[in-house]
Amino acid sequence: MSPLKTSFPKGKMKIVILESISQSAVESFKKAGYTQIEQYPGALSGEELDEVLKDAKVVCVRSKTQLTEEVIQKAKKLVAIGCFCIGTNQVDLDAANKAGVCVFNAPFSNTRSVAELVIASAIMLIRRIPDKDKAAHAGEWDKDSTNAHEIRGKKLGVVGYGHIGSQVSILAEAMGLKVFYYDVENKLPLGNAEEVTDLKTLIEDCDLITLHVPGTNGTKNLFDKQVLSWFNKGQMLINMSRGNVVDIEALKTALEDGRIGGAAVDVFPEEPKNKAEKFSSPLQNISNVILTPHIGGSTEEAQWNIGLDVSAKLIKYIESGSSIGSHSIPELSLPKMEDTHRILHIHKNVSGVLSEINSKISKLDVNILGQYLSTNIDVGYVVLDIAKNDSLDTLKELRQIEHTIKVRILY
Ligand SMILES: NC(=O)C1=CN([C@@H]2O[C@H](COP(=O)(O)OP(=O)(O)OC[C@H]3O[C@@H](n4cnc5c(N)ncnc54)[C@H](O)[C@@H]3O)[C@@H](O)[C@H]2O)C=CC1
Ligand SMILES: O=C(O)C(=O)COP(=O)(O)O
Repeated sequence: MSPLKTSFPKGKMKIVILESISQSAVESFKKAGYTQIEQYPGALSGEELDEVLKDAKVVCVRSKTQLTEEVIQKAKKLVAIGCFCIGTNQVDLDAANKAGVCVFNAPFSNTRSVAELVIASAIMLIRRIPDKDKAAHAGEWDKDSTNAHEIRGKKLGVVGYGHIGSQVSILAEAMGLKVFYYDVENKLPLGNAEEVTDLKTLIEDCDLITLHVPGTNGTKNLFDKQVLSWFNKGQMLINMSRGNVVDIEALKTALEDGRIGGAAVDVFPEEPKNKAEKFSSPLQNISNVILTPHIGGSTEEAQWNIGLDVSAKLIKYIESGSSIGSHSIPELSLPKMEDTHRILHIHKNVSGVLSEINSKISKLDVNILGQYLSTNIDVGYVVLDIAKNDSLDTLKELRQIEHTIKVRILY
């Protein structure tokens, strides 16, 4: 029998970094010994993306690169995907799971940045700063206080009271706003915030509504024509969640009718892939509208921390198999055992695979010192620690097992 193969050399592991991810990630990979790093400033798509991912083990993206089922299936060598942001809606998580590709994100490194921009936008809108700013740039001196208000004492409605929504809630209370929130889950109200179980009531009763739901099938067009019709007294809308959460044409109409008194929009159904592409939106040139180029989480602090967080998760997964924080394959955390070889086996979650793995190992007379299994509906993830110095062509043997998706020997 041939000697046990050990891990894939780090220097040969291609890591693709798209969308100008922070150098903190690049530095972390390099420090850990990964030298084959390919960096691209914007998002890629189509054949260009397929080509770059053909031999990549890891791909790092932000919110723009669409990692569809087709893209994932073509990237045969892919072991892990890092979403260097909060949202994971740009990745087909089901396809990644079925392909045995682990997907990580940074669940809270840019939370504060978004929350601060929401508060800033709320003040700008309620003081009608976009119009005053435009006028001043055009040489007009408009000191009129009509329709300009303090945010103190106003009612803020938060839709989606998760990490960002609740952070906004805390900052808003500090500014004297009264906070109400609507969420599909039962959430702990922070400070003096109050839950409102009916979205219509929240919209009708509040002065400002801010959206912090994830981009899912359930939130697509959540703010459609009907929901936007509940704005009828010039309430303001802030959307820093995902572009397709709001029907943008219906929002344009409501803004032009004056039913919505202003909007701050950071995310759009169609966003440019990079700096060179032109941005256009039906919301351009409407009064009291702030448009920002998806920069809610774009601060140096947030990007640096995201780079550290996600690269650390990816390195840990590659080197130890720990999938804690995974949005695709099952989560497992493993203590390292001395004098062992570690094997990862990802397979379809059908009965008999684990016993088949164990039977192969036992036939080869190898002592199993540790075994961990975690499953989700489609996929099983097994980590095996076997005694060092045993000699076998384990990888080949385990790959032959029916329903195997991926096998890796770490060390
Ligand atoms: N503009 C930007 O640059 C950024 C945008 N985001 C977006 O913000 C989203 C939210 O981020 P987090 O607060 O960290 O997520 P989170 O997962 O902590 O919170 C989302 C909340 O929305 C709730 N929710 C889900 N569906 C809902 C529905 N139909 N109605 C009401 N509530 C619903 C969930 O129960 C949860 O409490 C991200 O998924 C991302 O899309 C995040 C960071 C930066
Ligand atoms: O964190 C998120 O979900 C965001 O939307 C931020 O996306 P970005 O990294 O700026 O492309």
